[in-house]
Amino acid sequence: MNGPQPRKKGKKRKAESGEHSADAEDAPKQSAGISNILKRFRSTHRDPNELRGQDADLGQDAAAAPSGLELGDAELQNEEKIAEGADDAAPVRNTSEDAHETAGQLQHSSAQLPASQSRPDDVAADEAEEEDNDRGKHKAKQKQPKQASDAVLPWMRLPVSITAGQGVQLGDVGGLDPRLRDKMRADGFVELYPVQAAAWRITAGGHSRMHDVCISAPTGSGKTLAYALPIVQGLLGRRCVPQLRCLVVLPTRDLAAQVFKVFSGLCPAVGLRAGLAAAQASVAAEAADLFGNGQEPSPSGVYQLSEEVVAPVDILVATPGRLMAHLKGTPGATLQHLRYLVVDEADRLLRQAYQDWLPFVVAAGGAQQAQHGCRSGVLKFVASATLTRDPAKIDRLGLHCPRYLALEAADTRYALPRSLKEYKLVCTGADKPLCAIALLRQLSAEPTVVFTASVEATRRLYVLLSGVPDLAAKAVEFSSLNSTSERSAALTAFTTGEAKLLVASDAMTRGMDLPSVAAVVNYDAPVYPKTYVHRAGRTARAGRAGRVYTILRKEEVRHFKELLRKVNNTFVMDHKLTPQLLEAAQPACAHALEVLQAYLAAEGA
Ligand SMILES: Nc1ncnc2c1ncn2[C@@H]1O[C@H](COP(=O)(O)OP(=O)(O)OP(=O)(O)O)[C@@H](O)[C@H]1O
Repeated sequence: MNGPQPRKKGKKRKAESGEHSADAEDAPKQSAGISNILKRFRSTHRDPNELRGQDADLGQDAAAAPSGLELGDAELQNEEKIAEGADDAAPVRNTSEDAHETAGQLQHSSAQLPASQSRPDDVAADEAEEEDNDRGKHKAKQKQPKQASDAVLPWMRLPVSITAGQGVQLGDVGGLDPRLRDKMRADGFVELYPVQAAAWRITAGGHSRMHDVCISAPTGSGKTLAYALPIVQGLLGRRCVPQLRCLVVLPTRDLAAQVFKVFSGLCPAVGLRAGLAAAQASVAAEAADLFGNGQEPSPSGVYQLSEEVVAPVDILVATPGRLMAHLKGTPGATLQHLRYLVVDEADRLLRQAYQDWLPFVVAAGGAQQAQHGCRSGVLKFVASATLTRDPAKIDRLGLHCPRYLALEAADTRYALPRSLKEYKLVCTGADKPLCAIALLRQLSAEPTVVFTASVEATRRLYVLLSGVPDLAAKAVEFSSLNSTSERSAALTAFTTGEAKLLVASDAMTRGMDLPSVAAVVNYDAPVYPKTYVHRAGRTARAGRAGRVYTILRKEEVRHFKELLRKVNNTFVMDHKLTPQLLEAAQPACAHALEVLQAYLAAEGA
């Protein structure tokens, strides 16, 4: 077996009293070694109840922030590094985490890494913030029920409803350039999805600047093309001089690359050029490619193009860090000609740490508005499947007469795709690896994404699966522990069908479009509703069928039900594994745990 290579640890893991002692009581009569590995394996999984306790603490006294917050910050730095390509392979090590790292000393298996010490890979801090807001609002609601709804901006209470079945055949899309229509048909598109038709209508095919557009539509509903198509159409016919006229901002490099692909599919058909600033290349190389080496057009508006010099791109897709690097340091990188701004995964981008880019970009839009009188100079698109409705956050976007596109009534937050089927699977903590193996064996013929709560848990589940003979060759790993090239190779293997199981941290949770995913498994239950929505949304995309399975330890069931209740989700059914299936998985599980034991021992050596 080409098993995963362990990471070397600098410090021994520190023994701590076991929050998972209940699991130990549940444990079947296996050998002491296997029982210990199970404890160790579970030790990286976060306990929702514990996190909830921390959130409450945070809400009361931010100054006395517990380690969960520090870790969120550390992870944020890591995420930003990944987004900007500063450090591909090495994850940020958090000192408090280091202090609690055990070094695979299984004889200290009673040592438990506190659940909150494992590092989430994407959204935890973001979701926690939103949850805190919700909780704050909930408290306010209890005190002053009538004022709570005032927290929602008036235009968000009156959404333009996107209902299923309101797609428009490409031939019936008024004002669509025939070259774009042909290109879309050649790519297999036959109609605009409802959200795309609505965005097209509101912006008059990208030509009207009367209303900025906020899109809160389910995962996989086609939000990317909902803004890409009007923008490309709107840029046609106005292009006398190549200039940066559209900026699309996304939170991570993988997502930026994905959206860039959509634009670069459309642009050549109509003679436009899209560029990517997401640390796929060095800043200097990007600068030369994207901004024409800082060359200014002649007074007649003509660039002297040579082999060495290229004109600026029309559309730039960027991550915030790389965007700011160019705006501050690249000659010719300017937003003064900006006509379109897209903030995709907006709730993620609006989070605190990203905000230095936003005032800068919004100010550019403000300058344009002054130029164009009362009309907006820059048409803004804001998109997310879980768009925040926090007025303070939305306010930062400086929207002009916005229209809110949402699936249903305004108070339905976080809608899931209609084609999604949801299941939960309850087991004891001790049985979780066994249940996961049995379930993944059931699903392994179909492309399945398996989510865990942290980068460490992702690695360990991946190692565990590498010890299951019939699953080993089918599994690949995707988290910030992997380099960009490793992540990219994992995605390729998964999309080509070479791999069937993508074991992922929450780095994969948002926006990633892998159309073939038949099922999502939450090996670790999500702590926040948004995380559940985005994870589940990796399947059932574009109207296809999909299933999400959430494995729950008994003590997690209550929190999971609470999570579902918050989003009015009453659709989760029970999934039962037959005793035969579980029995058949036992030898494989025992072997897999030994493989994990060897890995952990080597890791700590
Ligand atoms: N009009 C269309 N016809 C057919 N397929 C489409 C159409 N529009 C989009 N798709 C496909 O639907 C899938 C989902 O689209 P997209 O990634 O834009 O979803 P999304 O709403 O942004 O999802 P998420 O919230 O997860 O980011 C993509 O594979 C895309 O190619």
